[in-house]
Amino acid sequence: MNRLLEVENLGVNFKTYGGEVKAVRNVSFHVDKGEIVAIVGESGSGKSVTVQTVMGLIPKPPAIINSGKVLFEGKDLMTLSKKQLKKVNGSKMSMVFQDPMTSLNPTMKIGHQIAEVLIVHKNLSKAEARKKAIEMIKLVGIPNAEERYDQYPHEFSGGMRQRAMISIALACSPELLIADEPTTALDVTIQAQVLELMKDLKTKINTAIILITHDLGVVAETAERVIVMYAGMIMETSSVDAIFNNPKHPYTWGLLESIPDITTSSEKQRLIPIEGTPPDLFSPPIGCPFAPRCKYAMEICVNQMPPDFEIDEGHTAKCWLNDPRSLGAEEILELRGRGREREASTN
Ligand SMILES: Nc1ncnc2c1ncn2[C@@H]1O[C@H](COP(=O)(O)OP(=O)(O)OP(=O)(O)O)[C@@H](O)[C@H]1O
Repeated sequence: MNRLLEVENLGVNFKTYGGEVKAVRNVSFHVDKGEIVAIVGESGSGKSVTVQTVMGLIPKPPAIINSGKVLFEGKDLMTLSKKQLKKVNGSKMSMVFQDPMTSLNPTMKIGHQIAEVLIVHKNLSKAEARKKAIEMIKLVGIPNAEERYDQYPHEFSGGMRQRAMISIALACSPELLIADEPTTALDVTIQAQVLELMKDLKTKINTAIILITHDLGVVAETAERVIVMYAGMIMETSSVDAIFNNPKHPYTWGLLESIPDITTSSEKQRLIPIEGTPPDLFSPPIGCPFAPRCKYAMEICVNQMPPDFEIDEGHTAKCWLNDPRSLGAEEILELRGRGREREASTN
């Protein structure tokens, strides 16, 4: 059996003074052993809340998990005690955050922070943990590993700190690494190196990775499958290839149009942001949450939540355009294509 993680019908709300924020609604997805799955979506779409719930890191309260199961190697993590969950976190699952400065301990040597994980989770002696920690520092491509072992986080550059975080997260060879915007704070060249490193580690130690990003460019470079989230729901999911070559949701089209095209000259390069703002999650619309921003919205989109239409094996899109009774995403896609060609010829 290849299945590592299975999230079923997850629903998470936040209790606030203004009411309950419906942050994650009916979210179901899976991750197989050794695969890289990206979760993409604009800010506030529920990416972080979803993975923090998977890791058992969501603070309750204010969060309320009102539905769902999180099965890891077939075991429901929601039924584990805090102690049991702590054992899984760090040894079988671990997380890399956007800003390593907030998760690294500034007063502790980098090497000790890696060794500590190994002592706690793998019962290694101090000497064994030091040896393994140095190996990990080398594995993530930090030069002069022995010297670096004894340095503090502030002596590392941003990219090196992110590598150090990855080495802590990977110290116990977890089955699953969750990386929440791991490259956002880094400059473009370092970003590319860190992504390359993650891909490389995946092949070397067969760790599955959930990569959270709002950048489809990063997805194209790194992931095998994609989950597109909006307003706490999954709008489309498919292989990376299908998301770029056969996307079936107008929200995905919008995300694709907002990727800078580095192949065109800077004059022509245009970012087309998705117009409008996401819905109020205190009382989300009864229909498709993207309908108010969607150029192709029909009456049914406003009145009725679309089901997940199966486009192909492993490819679903929550959009009424894929209903056989509608004009159809295919035709609309073609019209969009023609519109773009016309635009290009008049430029
Ligand atoms: N502690 C909290 N209290 C109230 N609402 C919260 C809390 N944490 C998250 N939310 C809300 O849950 C929704 C989903 O947030 P989440 O952080 O998962 O989005 P995201 O897609 O990860 O965005 P970003 O890319 O900005 O991190 C948002 O509307 C957010 O305001």
